[in-house]
Amino acid sequence: MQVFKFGGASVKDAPGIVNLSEIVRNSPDKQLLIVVSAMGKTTNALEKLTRAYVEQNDEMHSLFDEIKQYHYDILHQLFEPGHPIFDEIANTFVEIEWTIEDEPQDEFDFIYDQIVSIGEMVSTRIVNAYLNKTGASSQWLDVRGYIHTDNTYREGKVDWPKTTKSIQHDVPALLQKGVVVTPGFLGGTSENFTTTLGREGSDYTASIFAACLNAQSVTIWKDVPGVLNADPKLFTDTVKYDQLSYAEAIEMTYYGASVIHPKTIKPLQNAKIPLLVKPFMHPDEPGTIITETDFITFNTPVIIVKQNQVLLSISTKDYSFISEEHLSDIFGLFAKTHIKLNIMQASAVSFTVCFDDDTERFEKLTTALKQNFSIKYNNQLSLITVRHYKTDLLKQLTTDKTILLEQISRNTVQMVVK
Ligand SMILES: Nc1ncnc2c1ncn2[C@@H]1O[C@H](COP(=O)(O)OP(=O)(O)O)[C@@H](O)[C@H]1O
Ligand SMILES: N[C@@H](CC(=O)OP(=O)(O)O)C(=O)O
Repeated sequence: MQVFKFGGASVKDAPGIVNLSEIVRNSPDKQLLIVVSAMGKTTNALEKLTRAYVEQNDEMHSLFDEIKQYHYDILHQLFEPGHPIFDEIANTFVEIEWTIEDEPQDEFDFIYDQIVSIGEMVSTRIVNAYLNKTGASSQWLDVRGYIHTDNTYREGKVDWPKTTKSIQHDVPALLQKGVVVTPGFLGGTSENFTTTLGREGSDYTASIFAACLNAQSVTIWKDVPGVLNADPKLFTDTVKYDQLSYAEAIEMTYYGASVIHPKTIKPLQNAKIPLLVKPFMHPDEPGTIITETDFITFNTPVIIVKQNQVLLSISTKDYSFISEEHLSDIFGLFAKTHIKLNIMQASAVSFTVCFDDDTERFEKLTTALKQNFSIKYNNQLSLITVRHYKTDLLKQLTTDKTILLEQISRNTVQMVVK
């Protein structure tokens, strides 16, 4: 069996869903588990709705109407009026209606997961119904009963033994009957609440199913020809890698190459399952294959740009040395607020870190830090990472920019720039 993952870009409109169904129909392997993300930019829209609801901003009703309208427009292009999918989708959206009717009582992260998860719940039901309409025998699987997580909302930690047992118990038999469509990005707690696995986590969902089912391969279908040396939205003249090692892919995604979620590779590497990154508009092209392979020479440096970064410097209030005890307290606060450090640097009297900006998490962190430390920060920065770098390229990348922090190792350069 194989696992296919279709991200938001591949299902952003009705032709995208028709294209997905053709890729599925043309697949020589009929035992397919299909992981699908929310359509287009729905997750961003649902995040906005969550914030508006938590702030009790009147905008929330118009934001919700826009999300519904976008999905109903797609439904009308794919199905005749009266098809049962219309009621199914209406019933799924009702869950948000019920939530936003009442004033918010719970923690932000919990509310976020209950609302944002609806994106994948509707997209997968639509894809499943369309596959059935076009003659594929497709079944919808509620991933929340199979990927078991703890209750770290917005960053659910997978309980692997329980998840493996559930998936192995039911999914092979379902695959005997046809394709299985399931939401990416979501998990469920032991109390049956919905969790999410972290933004862009559907790739990870595909990798979890593949590892548990010992799949032949995982294919993630993208709007790019494969893994490139840089994001084509930011750079021209990008070069595609035909082949990458798991190790290089782990490094690239760790530093922020957003084409693959960083947690995706490890389970596949452990189970020796190849990961293919292929263009959904040209399914016959080979894309990039990621496997266990010997060292590949990199003639083209890998450039990774992470935008919307914060650079935060932490000092003791009396400007005494930053001791190990201080660092232990500081790291504890980062762990508690679920902020991942992209780069860190210590001096005698300060500790400087760079991380992704996230309003709620940043506020929690700085409120806690200010009790014992002084802080200074800059935001709206970029973190540029270059692997297998060449000096002239670094100059080119930083022309007209101010470098606020730089770290250089044998293979990798990282620069925080304004
Ligand atoms: N090294 C890279 N190679 C290819 N694409 C990249 C790379 N780095 C960033 N990207 C971006 O990743 C995008 C595809 O990922 P993403 O937007 O998450 O797709 P989806 O949501 O459909 O899964 C591309 O459109 C491209 O802009
Ligand atoms: N919809 C979620 C999960 C995901 O993985 O999406 P995509 O495959 O479109 O990156 C998000 O946008 O974060």
